[in-house]
Amino acid sequence: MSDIDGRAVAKALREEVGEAAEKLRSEGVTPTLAVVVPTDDEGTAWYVRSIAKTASKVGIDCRIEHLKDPGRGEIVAKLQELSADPAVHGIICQTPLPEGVTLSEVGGYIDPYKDIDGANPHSLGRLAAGLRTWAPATSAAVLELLKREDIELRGTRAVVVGRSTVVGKPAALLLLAESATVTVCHSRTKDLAAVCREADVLVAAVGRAGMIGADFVKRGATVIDVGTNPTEDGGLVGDVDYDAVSPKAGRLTPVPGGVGPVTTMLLLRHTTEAAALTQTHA
Ligand SMILES: Nc1nc(=O)c2c([nH]1)NC[C@@H]1CN(c3ccc(C(=O)N[C@@H](CCC(=O)O)C(=O)O)cc3)C=[N+]21
Repeated sequence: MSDIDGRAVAKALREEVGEAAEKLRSEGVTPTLAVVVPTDDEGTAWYVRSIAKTASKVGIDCRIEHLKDPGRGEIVAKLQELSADPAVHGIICQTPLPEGVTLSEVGGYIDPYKDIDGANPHSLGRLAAGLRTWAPATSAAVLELLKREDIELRGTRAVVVGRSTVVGKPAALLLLAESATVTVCHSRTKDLAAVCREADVLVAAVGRAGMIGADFVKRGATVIDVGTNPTEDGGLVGDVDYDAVSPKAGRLTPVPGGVGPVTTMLLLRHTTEAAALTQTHA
């Protein structure tokens, strides 16, 4: 089996995004991303640092908006403020959100023209309807990796494990748009391993360390591991039991170094696309 190198894909994307940002700057537009951070979650903090660092490398301005113990009202107010700010081109609201607040609900306050992480239900609806939109960056990263690795999707069996609004559902819609035959599994799925073994392309997005073992994988299948589960020693592991699955899978994304780095780059690519839209609409 061979690893799919997410860092190499991210590097190729970085060139493209850097050029797009450079072009915008030459036209007098500074592509700007606003990141709303409503909790102190450790995984989120890591992602936010990664976004800020990578953005500065490619010439995108990044505004981090830390909110201290916000309620729903403060989050909504911040998203409205950023949506109305002409200097901001892209907005991401980090999950997890405080108890009782859902992204689907507050996401509705992100201007659809700035919704570069597909959090507004309007964007998800457009995705389902086959209209131009930004899919959540993580789900877009799954498809970007499959495409760049020339993995056939048309007519193949794809199984997505996880039905979250940020990953599982949009990934399923994107795979369907590529004419894969898509099954979405979740915590109530009966005989999960047997369903997964049908997959030519298996996407694991459950958020449980190592739960996808060798018995979930058809020999030669492509396995995309979306999980980023923190370990006790400060590391990161995926949803796939890498050592068990690696000898059986045809292609496999590692964690770290798989979906994650591509996610960050796509969020930034979406930001340059949003900034370019303000040019054509000017
Ligand atoms: N609205 C929203 N959208 C998100 O997409 C979102 C979010 N909220 N909240 C937090 C999670 C987490 N997340 C990661 C993205 C990249 C890496 C990543 O690049 N990780 C590196 C490794 C990091 C390490 O080595 O510690 C890698 O996989 O190679 C990790 C985690 C996006 N998230």
